[in-house]
Amino acid sequence: MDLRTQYKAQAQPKKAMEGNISTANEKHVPQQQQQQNQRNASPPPNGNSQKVESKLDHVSQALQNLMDVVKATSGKVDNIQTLVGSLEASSSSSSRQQNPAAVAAATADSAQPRTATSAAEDAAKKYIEERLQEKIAELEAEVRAQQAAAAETKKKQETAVRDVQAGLGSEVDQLKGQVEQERARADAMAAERAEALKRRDQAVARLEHADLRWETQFEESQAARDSIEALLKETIDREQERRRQLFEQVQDLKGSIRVMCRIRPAPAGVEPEQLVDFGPPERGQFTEEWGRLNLQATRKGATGLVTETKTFDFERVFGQGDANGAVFEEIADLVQSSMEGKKVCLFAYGQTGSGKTHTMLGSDADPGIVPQTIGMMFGVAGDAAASGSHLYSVALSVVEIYQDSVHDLLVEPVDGKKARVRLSEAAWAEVESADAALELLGQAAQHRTVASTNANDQSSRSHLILAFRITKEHLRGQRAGQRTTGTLNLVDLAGSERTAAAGATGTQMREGVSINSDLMNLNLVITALGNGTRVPYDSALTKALKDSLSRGSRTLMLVMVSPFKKDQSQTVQTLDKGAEATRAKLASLNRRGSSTPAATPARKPAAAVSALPKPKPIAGNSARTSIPRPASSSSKASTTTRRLSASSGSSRITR
Ligand SMILES: Nc1ncnc2c1ncn2[C@@H]1O[C@H](COP(=O)(O)OP(=O)(O)OP(=O)(O)O)[C@@H](O)[C@H]1O
Repeated sequence: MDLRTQYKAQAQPKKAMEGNISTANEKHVPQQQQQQNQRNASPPPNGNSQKVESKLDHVSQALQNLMDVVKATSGKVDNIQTLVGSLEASSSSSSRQQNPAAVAAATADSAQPRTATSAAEDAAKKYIEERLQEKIAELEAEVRAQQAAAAETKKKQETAVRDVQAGLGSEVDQLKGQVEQERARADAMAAERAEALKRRDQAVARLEHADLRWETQFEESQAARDSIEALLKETIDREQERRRQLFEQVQDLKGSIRVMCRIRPAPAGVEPEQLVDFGPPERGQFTEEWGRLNLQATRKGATGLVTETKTFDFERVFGQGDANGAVFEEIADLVQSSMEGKKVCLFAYGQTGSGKTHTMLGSDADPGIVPQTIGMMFGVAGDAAASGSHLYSVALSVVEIYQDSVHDLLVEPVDGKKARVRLSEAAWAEVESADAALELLGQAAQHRTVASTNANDQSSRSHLILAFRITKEHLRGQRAGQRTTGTLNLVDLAGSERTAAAGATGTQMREGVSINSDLMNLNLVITALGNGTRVPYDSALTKALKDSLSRGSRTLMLVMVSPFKKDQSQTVQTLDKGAEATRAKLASLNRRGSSTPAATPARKPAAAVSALPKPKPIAGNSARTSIPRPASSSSKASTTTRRLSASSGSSRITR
């Protein structure tokens, strides 16, 4: 039972008593009761302190009620006393006015003698006094009863109050205890909250500090990264320079003249007896990398036909199964050298129909050296531009040497006549992409002089010289702003031929004589370069190649070999020219102090050198991969009349 209920239970008899005792409070008490009920009806207050307050209200209300009862009781007593007073007053007046017996007695008495009157009066008086005494006794008894009842009620109420107070006291103590506990808990919580806030503030301060530190560290690490990057770039540049030097040393060791051989594959369906037996590939005599070519040569001797085995050693022999890609892999170093500022000349030499044009220009299925060179150049240039190390620019010139005349194939023929120029006047076209270069070369190659001969349907009757001028500008490091310019001449020579065997007459005969003479002069130049003697640049061809065919330049002679037995004597002559060039190479190496080519590094170069940019296949980034051949005229020069646009693709032609 809670305090409120307990109190109510104790208050019930009191209310009943109050009802009995006081009529004056009848209205007042229910009104208070109503208020009390309203308070009781209101929702219980929250929390222990409210509960205590409510109980204290109850107590004070009970006390108030008690006081009201006491007041009412004393009011009643006053009323009674007032009533007694009034009764006494009325009794004295009525004794005089209202008692007829007394009046009669008095009247009679007035007529009677004085003794009789006074006796009657005394009797009346006594009667009244007795009645009065009775009434007073009655009233006093009533007052005493009421006082006793009030005292009893008061006693009961005091007892009830004491009980309630005693009950409330323990409850209040309990509640006080709870309040204390709550307060302590609230204090603890407040302390905790304050501590938490303090910690939060500290954490925020630490975070702000950390943020600041992080920002500083970030900036520092950015700066460190930048300097590391710069250092790295510098190291890369230095390393690249070191590799370039190593690479150049390796190229120098390989010699300024290099000679390789390629055997053209026999077409399908040709009888084996029509073909030369070159035997299985063999190692050459100089290093294990060298290749040896054996040829069973038959010649007329004094006593009849003599068969002998002729052996030729080359830096590399490409067999009939090797595609143009294998050839290009071997010569990519030279292309790289030209991009590093060297002067390089690479020519395909061989009899007509031996595969020179196929090797240089190739086909869509088997792109030749020229399109692969272009692909590599622009690949390397693109990488260098992307890394910000170098900027390359490439210019292109295309001329043909036909019977000692120079024709500029970048210039459109007028009325079927090609532009005959002095070599120094040949146009140069700036090209900005592999596609633009291939497009330009494709157009120029259409103007080349070709003809159908007994040996070749599309025999080149002129020497085609594709000249690349590559300028490399250093963009950073100590050499920033410095430029180097290299040249690369890719030459598709006209085929050497025995004019009689080629069935030549007239123009073809003259062409053949001129071609053979040019090739002979070329051989002399190479021999002289190897031997260190005066170099006879006596033909238009060697004059045109002079820049890249001189001491300090690098020359690669690709000796092309026909697989046919019918070409055997020409093949032997070609191979002899190749052997001559090899001897010149050896002579030049000996003059430079290298004992033998054995001192040259193996074909698989050192790691530093092999890390140089590799040739990139052009098929992926180029719309075209080969350079179309010109349509051959029946005999004389092609009479193509297509005019070259001055700005074909992204190329610009200048003189
Ligand atoms: N490696 C090869 N693979 C496949 N076919 C080849 C190869 N070499 C040459 N040929 C083919 O042999 C023929 C003659 O080749 P090409 O025209 O290249 O000879 P050439 O030496 O340039 O002759 P010329 O000196 O008369 O111009 C062509 O039909 C060519 O496609």
